[in-house]
Amino acid sequence: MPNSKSVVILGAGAWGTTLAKLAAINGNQVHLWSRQEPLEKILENNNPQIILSAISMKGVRDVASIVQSFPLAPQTIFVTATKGLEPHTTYTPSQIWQAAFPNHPVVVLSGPNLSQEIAQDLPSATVVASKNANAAQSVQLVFSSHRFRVYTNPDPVGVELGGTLKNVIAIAAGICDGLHLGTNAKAALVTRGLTEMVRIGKNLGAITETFYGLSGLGDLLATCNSPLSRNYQVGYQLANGKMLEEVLASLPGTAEGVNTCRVLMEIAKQRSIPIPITEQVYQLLAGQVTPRVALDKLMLRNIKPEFDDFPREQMW
Ligand SMILES: NC(=O)C1=CN([C@@H]2O[C@H](COP(=O)(O)OP(=O)(O)OC[C@H]3O[C@@H](n4cnc5c(N)ncnc54)[C@H](O)[C@@H]3O)[C@@H](O)[C@H]2O)C=CC1
Ligand SMILES: O=C(CO)COP(=O)(O)O
Repeated sequence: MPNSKSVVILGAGAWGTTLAKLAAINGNQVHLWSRQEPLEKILENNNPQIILSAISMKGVRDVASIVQSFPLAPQTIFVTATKGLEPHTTYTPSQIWQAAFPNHPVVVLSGPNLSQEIAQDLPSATVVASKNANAAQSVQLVFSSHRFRVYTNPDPVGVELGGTLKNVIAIAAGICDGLHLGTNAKAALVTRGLTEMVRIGKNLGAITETFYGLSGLGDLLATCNSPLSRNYQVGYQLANGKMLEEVLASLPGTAEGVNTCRVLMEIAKQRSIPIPITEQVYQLLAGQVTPRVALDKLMLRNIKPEFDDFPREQMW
């Protein structure tokens, strides 16, 4: 194929394996790395034009520093598909990759992408976001197919935070369904969850509109409504009386929302951002409240206007 690229995918978990298949069906030369193999052979023998990381958050910094020890062509594009935040530094995965490779373009890939559905060849859409438009377009071509529609976006922070923050709301949605609180409650939770995501995102430099797109609202709807979501499963099973350790041990893969929730609480405290839903999820994960008490605490907060910053001319 004339536009065929050499693509190295780091992380042979559920998402890395699925993304490798998507790139391969377009005729790209794809090399999937799992941590059981030496990385050296794959990076040195294949001269990658694109390196995509689908490593879970806890491994991103270590893997980025291993990759740093190999010579790469200056135009090699890094793509990050991880949805998490680093404890203590509060860095996003793309910030870690960009700091490790300051002269390389970094692209964020995120959207409503439950990997099991994509692996079954069901249709899906995603977003590739970067400050470097050419890099985003190259990645768009690598993954676009009749089953996977890829949009570009110039707001990598917003796209990355959408995919990351919705995981916490998905835990709350699982709790809501596990307690059988009904459709009204779920709609209220997801909508107020989106408000919370926008509030944090704006504070961290994201563009508000991005949260109303595929990587924000889109991913929120997918993850809050599907038992395939590991984050949703965490909430659902906690609501059914299981212990967190027990739930995490039985999950197929990583539920990033558990750690993300802790990091978000640090960010919210430092920056005085009100995030009541995240706070209740945090207390529940820490064993400080039961699901029913968390619900009451949310419902009985001080009553207030719906929007923080309604346009002045529209106010009473
Ligand atoms: N599965 C899905 O539907 C989707 C997952 N994601 C995100 O992609 C990331 C990975 O998710 P999954 O593939 O589902 O998880 P997974 O648990 O199936 O795979 C995680 C991968 O990371 C690797 N890894 C973890 N720590 C490592 C370390 N210290 N060094 C080297 N490798 C390490 C594991 O070996 C494994 O290959 C997560 O951040 C997740 O939120 C994003 C979109 C969809
Ligand atoms: O991010 C995802 C779908 O877009 C996957 O969700 P989970 O990590 O909750 O399974």
